[in-house]
Amino acid sequence: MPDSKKAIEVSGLSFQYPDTDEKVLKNINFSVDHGEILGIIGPTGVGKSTLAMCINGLVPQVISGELEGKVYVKGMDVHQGNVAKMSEHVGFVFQEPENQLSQMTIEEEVAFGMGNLGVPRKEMEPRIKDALQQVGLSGFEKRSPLALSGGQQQRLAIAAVLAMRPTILIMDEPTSMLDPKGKNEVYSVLRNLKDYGMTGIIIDHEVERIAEYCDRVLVLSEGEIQMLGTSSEVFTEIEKLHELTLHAPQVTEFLYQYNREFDQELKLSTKLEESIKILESAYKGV
Ligand SMILES: Nc1ncnc2c1ncn2[C@@H]1O[C@H](COP(=O)(O)OP(=O)(O)OP(=O)(O)O)[C@@H](O)[C@H]1O
Repeated sequence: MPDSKKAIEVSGLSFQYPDTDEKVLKNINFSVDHGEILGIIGPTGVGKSTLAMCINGLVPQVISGELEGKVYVKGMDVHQGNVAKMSEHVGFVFQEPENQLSQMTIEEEVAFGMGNLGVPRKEMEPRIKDALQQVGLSGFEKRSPLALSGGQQQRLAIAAVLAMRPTILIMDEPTSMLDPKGKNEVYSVLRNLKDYGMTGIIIDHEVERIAEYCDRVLVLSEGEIQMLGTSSEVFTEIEKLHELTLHAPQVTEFLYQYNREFDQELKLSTKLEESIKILESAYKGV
């Protein structure tokens, strides 16, 4: 039985694409609490996007394959419902902003997904206003989406999803095509959404930002969960991350290298004075 207190519950999930030799996901088990932001990291091609698509039902309903196990969103069995129905609950933002935009004006863009859900015209207006406000694009209604910067386009893609009023937002590498300013813009929207109580899953290679913005981090490799814990639990397991060809945020990596070098020297030194000198030089470096 699903736990209705959880926003997302994944249980015994395995998946294999047709015409492939191996399962891309192997017995995945985890849950996400309401209002929690989970970061998913892992090397390239290990199944992160496939896992995200299992959570909104795109896999296996649109992208077919052999699926075992269960995914529940707010207690509903995702694979029993249809994808259109799930999009009322789970919003999905993809990597490339311009591929998600198709309308002439920004307000039409935000209205588009709502139109597909059958939201009445009258109800659309306040929703457009709210959604653009949440992503900091109020006043841009009549402009063309193509006139926006990459970061603004991705914020618009998020607004279009928010207008459908999902309670869960999944973002698959939403910042990989953006410059540092655009990345900051998208992550600050994520922080706002968290304040509104939105549940989120964000897949990204940006470990600095994952560490800062996510409550917990799931590390996926070879289709299996390798680590799952708070940012500080996961990112202090530096040797394990390195084994998986991943790394921790720069500052953690730096301190790890320092500790390793100076621990060794401290062990060799027997005198207090010598130890103090070693520590002093370490701190100067930092
Ligand atoms: N439609 C498909 N048919 C067959 N194999 C697929 C299909 N889509 C993805 N794959 C394969 O499944 C594996 C996992 O892909 P997936 O996109 O889920 O990984 P990922 O971790 O998100 O990768 P990335 O970090 O590059 O986005 C890859 O080997 C990929 O080539």
